[in-house]
Formats: sequence, structure tokens, C-alpha cells
Amino acid sequence: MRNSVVAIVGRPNVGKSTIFNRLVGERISIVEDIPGVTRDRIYAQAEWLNTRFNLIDTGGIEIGDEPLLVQMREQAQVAIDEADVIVFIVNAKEGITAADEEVAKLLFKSNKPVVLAVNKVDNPEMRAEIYEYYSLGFGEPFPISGAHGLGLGDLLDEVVKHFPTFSEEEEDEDTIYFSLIGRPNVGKSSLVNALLNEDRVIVSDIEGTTRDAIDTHLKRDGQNYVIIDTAGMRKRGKVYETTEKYSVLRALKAIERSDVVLVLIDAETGIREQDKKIAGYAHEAGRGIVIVVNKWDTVETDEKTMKEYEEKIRAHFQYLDYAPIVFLSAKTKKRIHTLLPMVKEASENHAKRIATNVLNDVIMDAIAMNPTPTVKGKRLKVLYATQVAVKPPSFVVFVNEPELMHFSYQRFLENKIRDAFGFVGTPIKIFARKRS
Ligand SMILES: Nc1nc2c(ncn2[C@@H]2O[C@H](COP(=O)(O)OP(=O)(O)OP(=O)(O)O)[C@@H](O)[C@H]2O)c(=O)[nH]1
Ligand SMILES: Nc1nc2c(ncn2[C@@H]2O[C@H](COP(=O)(O)OP(=O)(O)OP(=O)(O)O)[C@@H](O)[C@H]2O)c(=O)[nH]1
Repeated sequence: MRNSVVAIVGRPNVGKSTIFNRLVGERISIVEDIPGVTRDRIYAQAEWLNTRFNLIDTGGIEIGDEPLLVQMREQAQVAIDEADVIVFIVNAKEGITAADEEVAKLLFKSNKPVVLAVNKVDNPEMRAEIYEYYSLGFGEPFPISGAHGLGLGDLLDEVVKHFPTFSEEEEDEDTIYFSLIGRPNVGKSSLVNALLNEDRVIVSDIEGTTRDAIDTHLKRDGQNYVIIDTAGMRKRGKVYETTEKYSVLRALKAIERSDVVLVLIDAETGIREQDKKIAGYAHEAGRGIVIVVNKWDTVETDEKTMKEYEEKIRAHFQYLDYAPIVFLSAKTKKRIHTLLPMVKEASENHAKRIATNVLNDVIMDAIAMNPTPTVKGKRLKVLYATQVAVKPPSFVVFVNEPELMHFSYQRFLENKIRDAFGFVGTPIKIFARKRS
């Protein structure tokens, strides 16, 4: 089941980023610090009343040096195309401007649910002034103050009311959903085509669950696969679709629905900053990951090349140490046949459950080998561990004092779990919880 998507739209300086950060703030600060990922983000997960949703700050999508009105039209269009609910923000200190009216017109025509928020209403006296905003045609305006965190609860209550309901059957448990992400030109479409040509049994191209996402079905060795959003990958045209931020946004949506994400790297041009950013998102989302080095045909190879390239990747993507690397060529189809089995393995590991008794045997052996650390005279005691979730496999380790579980010891336990159960291709999560 996918999360609903909420997009924030409004003129520059109305407070979009302030509100975005308020709504997702805590989540952003708890995620691991992966270089380039947390900075200037326009997309994040948020939660309200136990409902998770994805939030887009369209203000972060800047389209070259187009004039303001064009920028705003494009941003509104992103919201209309991508979101289930749009939060339209205006500035109480400035009243309704011509640009507000222009955007309002576009949003109005789209028939998407729009919730109007009047920002910078920093004190109760100002609430009386919000009535002029009824004229924008979106019903009751919600007075908020992003800076002071006022009115956001009422606003979210209204937003959540408009979420569509998604049926659970949308996704088939026995099918492996995967997506290909990577910089423009790394060969995503070529690789999809290569996979399809190799497998004659293409079921069909059917309309995906999200608007204009086309899922491609294929079957190989009795296993069903769906490649997500291959249409989105091919689509080009609208001005905003050529911006880097927007292509990241597209990748994020595909990641959201994937069991496994193929992170493509171009062997010809090497690893770039943007590769790390994209891979970081996939890791953060907790999906299975396979790193694919495409265009391997362009590299002069001897017996050491692959090993050296692998070391380079490991150094650049340290947090992806669990991801297998496949070197191939979409063009010559060299080693293409190794890809789907790898995707399958990653997917199986991503969904794997370990019985509690077996898990505890491994943990206790690990502790016997490398006793728990002592911090300021207090020793960490591990009582027992249990797997609490799959996709990705998540473990809770019950301990006397969670603060005594140092990062390095947690890492040690993670490695032991990996050694014992072989979680190739999937991140795993470990949480220390108090139990006396
Ligand atoms: N008084 C007041 N100021 C606010 C409030 N919310 C945001 N601001 C201020 O408004 C200015 C613009 O806020 P941003 O969040 O950067 O606005 P934005 O819409 O993301 O702007 P762009 O990135 O240019 O599109 C900043 O100086 C904020 O501190 C608020 O509720 N009250
Ligand atoms: N030599 C070589 N060229 C390749 C390979 N795979 C793709 N290419 C070429 O790389 C270029 C880009 O390939 P695409 O498949 O369009 O790349 P993409 O990632 O889908 O690109 P965008 O749609 O822009 O995101 C094309 O000219 C391909 O022919 C490969 O394995 N070897």
C-alpha cells in the first residue's frame, strides 16, 4: 500500500520550507547523516495521527532562471501531477497577490483537493483577517504560523480527511517489485529493454496504481517481477521534468513502492555526487538494494579491474556495504542474466524472518566471544533479542540500559547477525530497548 502524497505550494517567502521542516522536522533529524541526502531536501516522510504520508516542498524545485510566474506555474503543476492533496500557502502579512490568484486558478481547475493555509498568523488577533482568503475559492482558510508552530494540527486534520483509500490487494505478495534509479543517461531504459528482450515472457504493460506510472510485468524462472515506473523513466517534455530535483522526486516515488532498488552507476563516467544522493535515499527508505555498474563494455578490463572498481564503490558508498554489485552491459547484454537472480535474493532477504530461539543463539554466542562493553563502571546486559518486522528485517535487543549500547557494539551484533543469516542485499535495523 502506498502512502498518500501531500504537496506544499505557494509564492516564494510565504514560509513553505519553514512549514515543511516543522511537519517532518523530527524525522529528518533522526535519519542517518548521509552526505548530500539531508541537505536541501524537498521530499520527506511525515506522520499525523498514525497516518504516514509523503510531503513535497515544490518550492525547492527551481527551474533555471525562468520568471517567477513560470516557476510558480510549474511548481503548481508538479503538485497537481504528483500529489493526492495540495496545501496552498499564502502570506497573511501580504494579502492576496496576483501570483496567488494565478496559482489558485490552476489548482482550482485540477480538481485535486486543496487545503488553503494562511501563514504568518503569529497571534490570535490576526485571525480575524483571514476571511478575505475565502475569495480564493478553497473554502475555509486555516490560519497557521510556521515559525511558531501554531494551527498545524487543525491543518493536518483537514489534509488527512482528503487522503484517498488504497486497497490492500493493490500489491501482490508473491511478486517482486523493483525499480531502477540513477542519473540521467546511466542506461535505465536500456537495461529495462535488455531485461525484457532477454525474457520473452513479457506479460503486459498495464496501467500502474499511481497516475501515469506504468508497471512492466515479467516472469522469469517461475518468479513474477514488476518493474516500477518505467514510463516515468522514459517520459520527457514538461519543463520541470528536466530538473534534477524533479528526477530525484520521481526516483523517490518509485523507491517507495519497491521491494528492491537497483542503483545504477555509469562505468564510463564514474561515480558522481548525485549517485551518492540517489543511493542514500534508497538506503534510507530501507529497501533491498543491488548496485549495478552499467556500460561495463566501455571499460578496458584485466583480472584486477573489477576488484578495483568494487573497492572504489565500497569507499564511496560505505553505508551500502550489504549491497551486492553486478557489473554488466545493457548494450552487449553481458552478465544481464545474473541480475534477476540477484534481485530475487535481495528481495527474499529483505522479507526474511528469523526464529527467536535461533536469533538468540547467535546473539549469545556473539556476546560470549566479545563481551558487552562497560561504560563508567556499568556493564551493558543483553537479555534477549527478537525480530519485530520485515522489509527490512528489524530486530529489538532488550538490554538493561539502552544508553550503554554503543554504536560500535551494535555494529558488531549486526555483523554477527549478517554472518549467521546472510542478509545480502538488504539493510537490517537494530534497536536497543530497556527491559529490567
Ligand atoms: N512571522 C512569521 N514569519 C514566518 C513564518 N513562517 C515563515 N516565516 C518567515 O518567512 C520567511 C520565508 O520562509 P521560508 O520558509 O523560507 O519560505 P518559502 O516559502 O520556503 O520560501 P522560498 O524558499 O523562497 O520559496 C523566513 O524569514 C521565515 O522565517 C511565520 O509563521 N510567521
Ligand atoms: N556503451 C554502452 N552504452 C550504453 C549502455 N547502456 C546504455 N547505453 C547508452 O547510454 C545512453 C543512455 O541510455 P538510456 O537507457 O536512455 O539511459 P537512461 O538512464 O534511461 O536515461 P534517462 O532517460 O535520461 O534517465 C544511450 O545512448 C544508450 O545507448 C551500455 O551498457 N553500454
